[in-house]
Amino acid sequence: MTIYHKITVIGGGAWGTALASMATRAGREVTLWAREDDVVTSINETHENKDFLPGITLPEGLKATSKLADAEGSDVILMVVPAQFVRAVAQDLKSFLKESTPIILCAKGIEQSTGKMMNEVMSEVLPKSPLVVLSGPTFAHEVAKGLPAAVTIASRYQQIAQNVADTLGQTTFRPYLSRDVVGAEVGGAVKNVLAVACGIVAGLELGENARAALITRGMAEMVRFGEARGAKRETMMGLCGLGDLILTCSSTQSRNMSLGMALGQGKSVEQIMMGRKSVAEGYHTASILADIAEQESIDMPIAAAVHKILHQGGDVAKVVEDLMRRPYVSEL
Ligand SMILES: NC(=O)c1ccc[n+]([C@@H]2O[C@H](COP(=O)([O-])OP(=O)(O)OC[C@H]3O[C@@H](n4cnc5c(N)ncnc54)[C@H](O)[C@@H]3O)[C@@H](O)[C@H]2O)c1
Ligand SMILES: O=P(O)(O)OC[C@H](O)CO
Repeated sequence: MTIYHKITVIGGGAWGTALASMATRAGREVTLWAREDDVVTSINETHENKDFLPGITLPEGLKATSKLADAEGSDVILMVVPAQFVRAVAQDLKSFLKESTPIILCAKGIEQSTGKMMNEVMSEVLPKSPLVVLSGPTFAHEVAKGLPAAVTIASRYQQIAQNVADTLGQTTFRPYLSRDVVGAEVGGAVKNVLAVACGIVAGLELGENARAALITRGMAEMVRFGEARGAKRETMMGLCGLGDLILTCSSTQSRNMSLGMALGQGKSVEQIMMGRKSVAEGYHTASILADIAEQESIDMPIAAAVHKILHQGGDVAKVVEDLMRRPYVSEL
């Protein structure tokens, strides 16, 4: 069994902090790189990330740094900055890594400027690095508290995926292996857009029937998009697809669902996004997802509706009504 002992987590938001905490509990030597000096100080001095994961005591062994150079000599890197920043941060990190160092991609989104998934972005910046995707139904607060969760670990390098599972796995964190990198990434990215839609339905108080319909028809959109990109349907039916979709569409713990809820309750996009520190990936992914779907004739009416509300000034009630008015078609 190969264990990666020295781990650097890049990204001191809620998820990076939760993963760093979980890996420290597994007995690994973990350094967490955060962009904000306040976050570094807060973690090192009070064992809490007051900005992004308040109220949770982190293990004393977890050290934070603001220097990317401290990633030098790591056995593995967890990349946990939001999707739109992955390229820039990876460029800055590049000179401190060996080409053989595995990189675990943990962001859930599509690069808005290029339409690329995270593994494609990373392959351009670090073409020789073995890539692994970690994704699944995992609210950061719960993982940080040590509550049980299961994830998909996908890689074209199965031995490395196995090593990652052996490195991070514990009785409260159960990895399942997959070879389907694209399927794992599509699930995590698309579910964020669908969670915004579920939030809108909740905010409008349209009921549980509507939410169940949205989750199911949203799943059909995820599968269509994923298959067009070469993903396997079975992967998207697993933890990183359906599992994460159910979680994110069922709880206001989700930032994406909360964003949708606020829209459904009548707040404007500008009011909601103003001064926001935490990321709602669905906001950024919605527009590029809707564009790709239109360009490639992939039928994704829910994603298009979310895009219309978020980025084209669409009236919430009207957009929902238009969705329901579409011609009746085969379910399959
Ligand atoms: N929070 C969760 O429960 C959770 C769970 C699974 C996956 N994820 C995914 O993890 C990724 C990170 O989310 P999070 O919840 O840790 O973030 P967060 O919302 O808690 O924090 C925002 C992060 O963005 C960073 N940031 C802001 N501007 C930046 C810039 N210009 N360059 C680089 N970084 C910048 C901040 O430093 C901070 O780390 C997202 O893709 C998210 O979908 C989150
Ligand atoms: O809070 P959200 O909506 O970003 O969701 C967090 C995770 O992706 C849930 O798996």
